[in-house]
Amino acid sequence: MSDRNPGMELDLEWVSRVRVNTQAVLKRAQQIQGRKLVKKQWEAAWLLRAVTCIDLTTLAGDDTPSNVHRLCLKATQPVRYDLLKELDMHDKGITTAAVCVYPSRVADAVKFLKAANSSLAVASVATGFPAGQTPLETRLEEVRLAVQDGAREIDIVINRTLALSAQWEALYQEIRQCREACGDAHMKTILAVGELGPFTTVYKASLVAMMAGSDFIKTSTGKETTNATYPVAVVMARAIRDYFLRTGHKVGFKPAGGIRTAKDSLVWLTLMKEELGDEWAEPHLFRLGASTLLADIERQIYHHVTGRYAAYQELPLA
Ligand SMILES: O=C[C@H](O)COP(=O)(O)O
Repeated sequence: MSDRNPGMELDLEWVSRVRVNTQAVLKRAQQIQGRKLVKKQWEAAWLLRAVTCIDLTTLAGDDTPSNVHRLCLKATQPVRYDLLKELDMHDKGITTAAVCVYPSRVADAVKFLKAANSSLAVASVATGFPAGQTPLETRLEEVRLAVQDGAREIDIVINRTLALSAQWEALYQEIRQCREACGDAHMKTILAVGELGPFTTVYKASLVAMMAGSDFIKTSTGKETTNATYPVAVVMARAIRDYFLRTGHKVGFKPAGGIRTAKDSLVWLTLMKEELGDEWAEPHLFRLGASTLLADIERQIYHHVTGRYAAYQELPLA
């Protein structure tokens, strides 16, 4: 990841000045979706780029050490070796960006990756994910324990109650404390945009999260009714750009929830390149939070290489 965003003092004047033109945002998002994505000959390369940006995720009540083991194996070898060899990419060390699990599964993931001799990062959701409706002290302790178990990235959820009632100072202080609890672990702050209402609130929450020192801002938990959408991404990307112009600090972006197809991943990369530039289409500043996306990307790569679609048993770990 890049140099960390140290944050800044809360600037309430900046927050209160925020206005978002909804029609302009919707139009921009539509424009990006309507773009011709990448030329056929570059498609496989872009799909592999998308793979390297994935936080390969399992966040289910029935997660066990064995499915976390399987997730780790897939993350370290996300695309079948023979397919990578055909693309002359077999020796490029392609892995996903991280694996993402619940706090209780961090130790399992760390153990499996270590056994596989992999330096892949383990990310953990924390702070009462997904609702965040537990006391602050409990949320902070959860962060500390996940870090203690070896998580190098922590995906916190914000306290939506504070954002919805415009208690920006209190929200800032909570996120600041989370950042302290993270220590050296990088912090991605989940806004849960599907529960925040208007774009203006999303923009303000993005700003406050960045001022409080988030390394990434992330759209959703994947558990809300509405998760990562392109319009909301335009709003968050503009906030990232404005924060960068004002402070010189680059904050990453992570859309998550409902991202399932290879084509989706290409639209997301296009959006990042167009809104923030090439650097924001690299794993140190861009992640795709997804549990099933990789399966479709691998199928499309298989198609690119062989000219036909794989049967499910041909990509067994997908
Ligand atoms: O952060 C990641 C999301 O929880 C994954 O959501 P998904 O299962 O819809 O891909």
